[in-house]
Amino acid sequence: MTLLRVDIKNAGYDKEKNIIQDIAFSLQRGELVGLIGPNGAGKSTTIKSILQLIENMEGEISFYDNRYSYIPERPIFYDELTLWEHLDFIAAVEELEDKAYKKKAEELLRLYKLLDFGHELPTTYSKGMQQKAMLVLATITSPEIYIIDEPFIGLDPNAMKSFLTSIQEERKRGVGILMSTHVLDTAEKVCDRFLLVNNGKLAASGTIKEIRQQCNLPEGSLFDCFHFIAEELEDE
Ligand SMILES: Nc1ncnc2c1ncn2[C@@H]1O[C@H](COP(=O)(O)OP(=O)(O)OP(=O)(O)O)[C@@H](O)[C@H]1O
Repeated sequence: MTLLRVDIKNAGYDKEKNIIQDIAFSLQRGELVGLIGPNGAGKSTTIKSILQLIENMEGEISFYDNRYSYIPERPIFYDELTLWEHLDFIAAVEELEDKAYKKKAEELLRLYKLLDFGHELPTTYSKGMQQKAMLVLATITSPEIYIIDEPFIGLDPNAMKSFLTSIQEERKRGVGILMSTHVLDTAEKVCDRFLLVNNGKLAASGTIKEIRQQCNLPEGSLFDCFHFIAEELEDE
């Protein structure tokens, strides 16, 4: 079952200048799709277009379930709320059942080793702790779709493992995840499909096998394919 369908004709920050063109794909139930590409390729712009945060966008975005969580590249918190107060706030807005939500919140805080810091202000956390706190806040509502902009940078190996465990659990629930990342070896291991963006366009897409075929690199890793695509376009 399709959870999200994206058909972006073009989008940009300025009416006169398109940053991305012709990016079309869908996200199925239980699927983890990796959005890959060099710095400035247009990954965040694609995500912002999906979230309708870009004014100059031509195309169509269809969410088949409106319960989605967006995890931005840079964590954002309310200055004066502790992590538990953030959680309480979300629970109130989403009308989550009190006992079940508190149990789930405790499990997540334990998973991400934040239980001892729950009554502190996330704005005073380290970068990795802030990222983990964002993951807790995104997961607490049990969304059907996650849109995650670069989750790995800043996470220590334990936190990385916790994150991967958590998303595997969520996938069993049928959740669909679109995740942009530069950590290609991990992406290659965990993602079902990939979207390789370069120069604002979809340069290749599909399973690693399909991407290898498109790049004519039958034994290539995702890293090799990424370089092939980035260099090929540079030579044009
Ligand atoms: N708010 C903005 N206003 C104007 N141009 C922007 C804005 N944000 C991004 N851009 C431009 O859009 C292009 C694509 O940027 P984008 O942030 O989508 O890349 P990215 O693939 O996410 O890169 P990175 O891997 O570095 O995060 C870049 O040329 C960038 O300068």
